[in-house]
Amino acid sequence: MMPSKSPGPGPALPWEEGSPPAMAGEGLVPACSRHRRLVEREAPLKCPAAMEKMQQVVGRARAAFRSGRSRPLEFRIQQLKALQRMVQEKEKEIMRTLKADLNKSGPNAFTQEILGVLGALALTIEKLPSWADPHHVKKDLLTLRDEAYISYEPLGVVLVIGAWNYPFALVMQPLIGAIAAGNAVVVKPSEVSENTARLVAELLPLYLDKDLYAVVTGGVPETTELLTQRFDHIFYTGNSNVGRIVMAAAAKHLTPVTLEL
Ligand SMILES: NC(=O)C1=CN([C@@H]2O[C@H](COP(=O)(O)OP(=O)(O)OC[C@H]3O[C@@H](n4cnc5c(N)ncnc54)[C@H](O)[C@@H]3O)[C@@H](O)[C@H]2O)C=CC1
Ligand SMILES: CCCCCCC(=O)O
Repeated sequence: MMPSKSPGPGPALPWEEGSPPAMAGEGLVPACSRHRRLVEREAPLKCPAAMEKMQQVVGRARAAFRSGRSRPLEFRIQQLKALQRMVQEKEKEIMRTLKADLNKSGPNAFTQEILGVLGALALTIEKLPSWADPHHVKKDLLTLRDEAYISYEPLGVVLVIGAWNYPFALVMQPLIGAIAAGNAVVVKPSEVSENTARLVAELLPLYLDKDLYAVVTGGVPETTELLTQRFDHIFYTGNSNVGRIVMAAAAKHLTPVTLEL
């Protein structure tokens, strides 16, 4: 059983951290304005420079993917280990933002958002070499004189759109899979859990290749703009009405989707 209190002096357990101060940074919405925040979600994107910046982020991710550097197995494992270090080193900050956004704390929050992600990272780092190995298949008349195998290839640039209720895990889990498969990734955390979204945007560039793995923060206007771009896969978690919007936008580019509704 997980202890509910530290057994004496020493560093506090992650879920024992007190209520955090608001995080510094531009654009932070005051904690009391949840209603205003939800109303503002529908506001149109007013700043063309912001739209252009988003196009640039996706363009940079695509150029980085085309450079080929996300493909080698060693690089993928190195990036996954960097992500593992990030979660281990920044565990307390992550727990603080979960508390600030959702009043989530204690062993449940720690298990779902931190241990679950660390478990996925450890499993992926251990198994990736065998998962990525070409998979030999039976020959038939057409391939009799060939070497017949299935080789796994990355798709390209993957968009990950997260939901507010597990704001860290729901962007990290698909990100782990996309990196493991050799893709570039654009992560769009939920704006409703704004402190966690900001933390993800601050931390990922400190640990991962900045161009290959980008973070875009924002709400409906920003996500609407992002969805006009062409991606090679979209992984969305959230409600089914928005799931339909995501699928319709993806269909314009024949982009496959994974919808966790
Ligand atoms: N199957 C699963 O593993 C999970 C499913 N869920 C589902 O997700 C629900 C929570 O999702 P929401 O309340 O939707 O989360 P949410 O309000 O955080 O929205 C999800 C994402 O969609 C974006 N979005 C919202 N409106 C949009 C629009 N009009 N166009 C484009 N993007 C838009 C948001 O910016 C956000 O990143 C849960 O109640 C559950 O049904 C949540 C977690 C896990
Ligand atoms: C990371 C844990 C995800 C639990 C998903 C629960 C849900 O469907 O809302």
